[in-house]
Amino acid sequence: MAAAVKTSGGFCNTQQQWLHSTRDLFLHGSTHSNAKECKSKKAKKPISLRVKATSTKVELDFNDPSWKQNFQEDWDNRFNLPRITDIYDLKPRPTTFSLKKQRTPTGDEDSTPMDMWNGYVNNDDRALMKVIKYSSPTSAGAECIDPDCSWVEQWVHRAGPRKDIYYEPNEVKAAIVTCGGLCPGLNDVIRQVVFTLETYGVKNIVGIPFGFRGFFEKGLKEMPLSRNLVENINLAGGSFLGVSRGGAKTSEIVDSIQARRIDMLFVLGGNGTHAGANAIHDECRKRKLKVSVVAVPKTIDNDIPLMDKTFGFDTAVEEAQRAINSAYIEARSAYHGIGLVKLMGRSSGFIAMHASLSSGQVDVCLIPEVSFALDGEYGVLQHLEQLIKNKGFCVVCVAEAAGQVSELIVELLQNSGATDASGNTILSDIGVHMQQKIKTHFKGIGVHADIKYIDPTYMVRACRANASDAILCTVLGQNAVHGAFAGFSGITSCICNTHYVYLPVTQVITAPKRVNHKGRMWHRCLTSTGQPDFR
Ligand SMILES: Nc1ncnc2c1ncn2[C@@H]1O[C@H](COP(=O)(O)OP(=O)(O)O)[C@@H](O)[C@H]1O
Ligand SMILES: O=P(O)(O)OC[C@H]1O[C@](O)(COP(=O)(O)O)[C@@H](O)[C@@H]1O
Ligand SMILES: [Mg+2]
Repeated sequence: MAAAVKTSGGFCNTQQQWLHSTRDLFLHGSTHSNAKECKSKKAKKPISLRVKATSTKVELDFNDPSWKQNFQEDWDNRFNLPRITDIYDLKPRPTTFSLKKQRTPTGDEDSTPMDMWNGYVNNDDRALMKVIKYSSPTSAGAECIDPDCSWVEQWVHRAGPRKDIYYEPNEVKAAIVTCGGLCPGLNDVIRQVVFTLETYGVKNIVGIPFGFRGFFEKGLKEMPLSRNLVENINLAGGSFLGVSRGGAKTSEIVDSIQARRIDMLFVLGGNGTHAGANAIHDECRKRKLKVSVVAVPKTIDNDIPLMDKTFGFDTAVEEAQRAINSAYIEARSAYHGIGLVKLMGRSSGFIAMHASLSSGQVDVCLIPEVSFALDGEYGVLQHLEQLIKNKGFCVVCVAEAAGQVSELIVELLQNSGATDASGNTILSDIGVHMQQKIKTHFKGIGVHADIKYIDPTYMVRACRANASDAILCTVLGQNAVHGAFAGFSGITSCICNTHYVYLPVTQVITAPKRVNHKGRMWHRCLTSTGQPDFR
């Protein structure tokens, strides 16, 4: 199904600006508008936009007094969590996940257990996705739905244990699979999923080896998992189960799920994996299988929309900072030293931006969301020349996709069009390209420059989760199990606006999240680096 948006209100944004904003609303659940850019009052043609992953069709006419109600109804429909009871008439049973096991502070056996600490989560408990009321579209970072930037509530469902469950724990077979590239924290999530399943009373827990491939590739056997086995896996990076790209044949995967009699599938992965999880959920529904498919969003790229962050991102930024620090030390210690660091991010510059911000040692940060020229009067090379002249050294941090992926920017580097096993575009090496360009430039102007290029790519994602990611993984892993027992399927366990929630997978696979080049964070980064516009 699709969402169509019609705008006919009396707003002054240029059509293009508003079009972009309206698309953002449905791709990312938010809009970005800036009335300063308003140049014309003419362009008010209705805009009809179709976006695949939405579940309802809504037309918004801002002149209609009930537009807000229509918006909210559509929002609620889209964020309603799919459940196995949508296709089955099932009776719940009281949960086996007890909240009464804490001892009293005195250890006194006769006193009341402290179960008043935390009750179960009610299915109608919700958290607000957005909490700022912008008074005008010109407010810094304003995200508006209508021209007046009205307050509209955008609720999502709280995650956590429910009082009633839809599975008999001792009959459940649960499987865990980790897909895509590595990411710090995969083992922490596997471990917590196993612990929590056992707490419910599940005895049959297996790991599917090497991603979706493990479902059908001959010779790959499922691995029985238990608390004892996974107790210490969080002490190392990587995935205890192994990962892989490609090989997603939904019908074969579901055949395998059926043959193995799996009731719950926990899928850890990024945007590709979520698309896969959604396809598996749909196929299970089509076949009327009582299977809960619950995803947990992993990726160092932090490119999954709607959530505060994905697990592994914080750790990746921390590791990336170390590479930047080394580049800084090398550059600072060399005569006319230029430190160049390339950081991952398939289609977005979050790691590069955050590592630049957190290190405080970067003079130039380049990300795919912002166009730049290397050559010319306002180009990066000219700026590096000035930095060498004025301060004697400099540090450049470039995201791997910079100059390559955004439809908004001038193409800097051509890629071959080749794709990896999952269908992701294989990027050209912007780091090596820049290293060559810098060398040639300084040679051309007869100025000595000592370039130290660092590519910490796999070191950034192969490490063990840091403290904040370890906590995030713990909560997301536990909530994934609570979601499955509560009978949800086709959901992802994540954090939105600091609250732990479940989102329908359909809502997070629309498009990769990108750095908002007009947003406050990017401007903070520019303030920190002191770099100009390179155009
Ligand atoms: N659109 C899709 N539909 C179904 N499965 C997909 C889709 N995109 C990717 N996958 C599968 O998901 C897995 C992981 O995808 P990939 O893009 O490599 O990593 P990530 O999930 O980290 O983004 C792969 O096995 C891939 O085949
Ligand atoms: O070399 P690989 O394993 O294909 O991975 C490269 C890609 O993996 C990432 O680290 C993470 O991507 P995913 O989250 O899609 O796995 C990207 O930053 C990078 O482009
Ligand atoms: Mg991905």
